[in-house]
Amino acid sequence: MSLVNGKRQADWFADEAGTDADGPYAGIVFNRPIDQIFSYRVPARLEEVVRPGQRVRVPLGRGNKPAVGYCVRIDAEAPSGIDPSRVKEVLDVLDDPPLINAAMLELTRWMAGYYACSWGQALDAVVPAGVKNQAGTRVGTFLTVPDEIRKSLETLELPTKQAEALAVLCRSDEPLTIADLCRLAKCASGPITALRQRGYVNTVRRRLPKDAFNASSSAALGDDSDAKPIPALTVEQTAVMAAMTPALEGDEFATFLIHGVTGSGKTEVYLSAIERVMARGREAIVLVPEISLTPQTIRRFRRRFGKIAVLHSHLSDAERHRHWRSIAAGEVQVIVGARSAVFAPARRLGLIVIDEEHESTFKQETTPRYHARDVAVKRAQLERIPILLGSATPALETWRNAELGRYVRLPMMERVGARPMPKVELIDLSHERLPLGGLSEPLRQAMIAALKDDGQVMLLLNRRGFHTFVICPNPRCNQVLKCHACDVALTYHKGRRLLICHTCDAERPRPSACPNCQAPNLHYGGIGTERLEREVEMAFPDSVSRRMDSDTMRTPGSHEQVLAAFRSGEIKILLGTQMIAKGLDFPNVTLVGVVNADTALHMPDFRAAERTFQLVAQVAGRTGRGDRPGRVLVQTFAPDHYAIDCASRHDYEGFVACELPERQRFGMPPFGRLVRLIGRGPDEPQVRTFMNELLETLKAAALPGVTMHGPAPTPISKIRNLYRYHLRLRSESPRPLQTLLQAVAPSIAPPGEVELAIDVDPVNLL
Ligand SMILES: Nc1ncnc2c1ncn2[C@@H]1O[C@H](COP(=O)(O)OP(=O)(O)OP(=O)(O)O)[C@@H](O)[C@H]1O
Ligand SMILES: [Zn+2]
Repeated sequence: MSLVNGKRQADWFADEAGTDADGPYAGIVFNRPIDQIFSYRVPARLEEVVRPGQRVRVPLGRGNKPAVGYCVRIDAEAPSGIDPSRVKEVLDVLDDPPLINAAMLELTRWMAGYYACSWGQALDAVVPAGVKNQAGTRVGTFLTVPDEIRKSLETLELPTKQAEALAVLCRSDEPLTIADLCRLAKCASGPITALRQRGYVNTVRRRLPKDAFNASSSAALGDDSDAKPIPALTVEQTAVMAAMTPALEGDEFATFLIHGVTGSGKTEVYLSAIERVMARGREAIVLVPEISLTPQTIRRFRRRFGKIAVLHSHLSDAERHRHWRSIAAGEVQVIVGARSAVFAPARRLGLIVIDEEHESTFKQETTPRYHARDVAVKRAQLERIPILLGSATPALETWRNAELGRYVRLPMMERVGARPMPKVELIDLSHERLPLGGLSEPLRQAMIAALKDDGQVMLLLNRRGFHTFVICPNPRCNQVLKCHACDVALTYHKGRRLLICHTCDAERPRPSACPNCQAPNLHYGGIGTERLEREVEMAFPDSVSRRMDSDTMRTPGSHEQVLAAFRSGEIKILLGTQMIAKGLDFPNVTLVGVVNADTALHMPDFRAAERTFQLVAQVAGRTGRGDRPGRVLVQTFAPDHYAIDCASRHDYEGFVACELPERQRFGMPPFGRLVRLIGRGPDEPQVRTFMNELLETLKAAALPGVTMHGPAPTPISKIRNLYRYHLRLRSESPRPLQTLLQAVAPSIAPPGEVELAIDVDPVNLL
């Protein structure tokens, strides 16, 4: 993560006298937390080459250390305030053609302003590492003939070998390497060296794909031949398409919220909308949460469109680079990917689709801390194209934007084929005896019935591990075992016989006694997916069950394998974390069990109720998608909580009616905007002092309408041995917060090893 740190701007950018020749100037920004554009002179040899959107190498700082920056503009004259005699020169251009087009330059500039980072930091997030380091390519040296030599070729007097070699080079349509030219002109390298020394031949270094680079592309993109007929759209789908048609067929920015219940056929609408823009020769970007980049989703897109680019997090650098190139070259029209696919370098973008727009994984948790949905809406606006946000449970921010008329809400209230929504029953755990292995008697009975009826079962438990905490039995101690490096309770993983911190992944053997008071017989409590799995295996030994969580899905392809076995009916019971809750479409699932609906409910986060509602509603939506009705059992200690009660009745608007007044009362989003400033460092008093000083700085610059809370330790007060404090800023609209941050940012200088992160529109509040 790049952060604002103590280094002064002057240390990075101290200038030294340069030459005083005039010429174009390149505005350069750096991937550093400094919000400034620096001017460099473009030397004559690069005048034709340097363009905005390229990475360039320039001397930086007192030592003139070469550094990579992004060219964001070209000025014919020295910008005002610049002393031309002190300006340094651009050394080198790294990308030709430019990596970033004009629209992306503008988008990243907006991101820098909105998310309080530097333009260079925003640009750096747009370009994948594989593109930056040109993975999968190699550099070669090629020979060229300067134009004036080419023109006067007839009049040059040269030794025969040199003359022949020069003539061959001039006739060639392609750039030639020295080896190529030796072969074609049947000469040794001597004459070529002589030509270079005379200045009749120049060399350029160019980058070309390695052989594998081209060959693999069509295979990896592949297409699926088991085509299914395209279904005729339902009445609701048709109505939604009709409402979007003017935007899809004109060049018009519009944001549509497709608010469709689970199984209402939203994906089918995306496919139709994409077809429309493809028919006009335009491209579409589809963002899905990483978790939904399932083979099933990909297959569906591939089946319809053949060649698509799939940008998921397991791509190698070379693959990512190859995709980037083929997208930039206009070779693929449909790009499906997780968060960062919002930056795909499509040339004639016609549409952006965001599936499950409410998902928190669209928020990036490192600088720049952008929200892909909001960036996508901005991109659509800049490129004047429509954007579709789809969800059964829209984020309240999105709902509010629709209410205010910024987004067009297009409801889809019916499931395809008039299938009923599944019936949801709540099991009150405060009445039922809390079952040790996680399955209450009613849930067990329902599973028996579903399996007997040849249906399949999904069980959701959003906690991994075997026991979720270990506690000292001594009443005078009673300590929960925590990670050494984090303020987090350790989870017991029985299969690996280890206590694991789910925050920093530290592992340690289970102690035989309390590390604090040496009391023996530590108590293990709480149920995770590993324990649930054992319970299910014992209760249903004749039905194949499988666990899907990040522990069991470590190897590439394991996800795909399990889902294929579930689809084929070989696996009868699929249990897991939220990994199984979303986007899956298995018609034979007749029972969904939510083992503990309350896992997110009591988090110190104003979105706790919203998350709970979304998770229960989404997982309930995985059943009843075929010919048989679905049934959902939800185990909870809080059956009367509106989040759980509304989810059980599939009542989104009922939930909104309960939740919005709460948010309004406290000025929380969607009624106010938040910025979270997180300070962290190894020395707690130092972090605290810095945050207190930061508060004073903010107060001194205070703007009307901005309220400040804290500083206070964050709910997780230590992570990886860094103590964390946060300050929260709130206002009605984003503008005063941006103005305030811009005003104070230059003077923020955290001491020593303290770092400050600025999180605009935070999603994670822990
Ligand atoms: N017009 C249609 N005719 C027939 N079947 C359809 C039609 N539209 C969608 N379906 C099928 O209905 C099922 C549900 O549709 P889809 O997956 O598009 O819904 P969704 O709203 O995206 O679902 P969710 O949000 O729950 O993931 C799929 O199996 C899909 O193939
Ligand atoms: Zn830890």
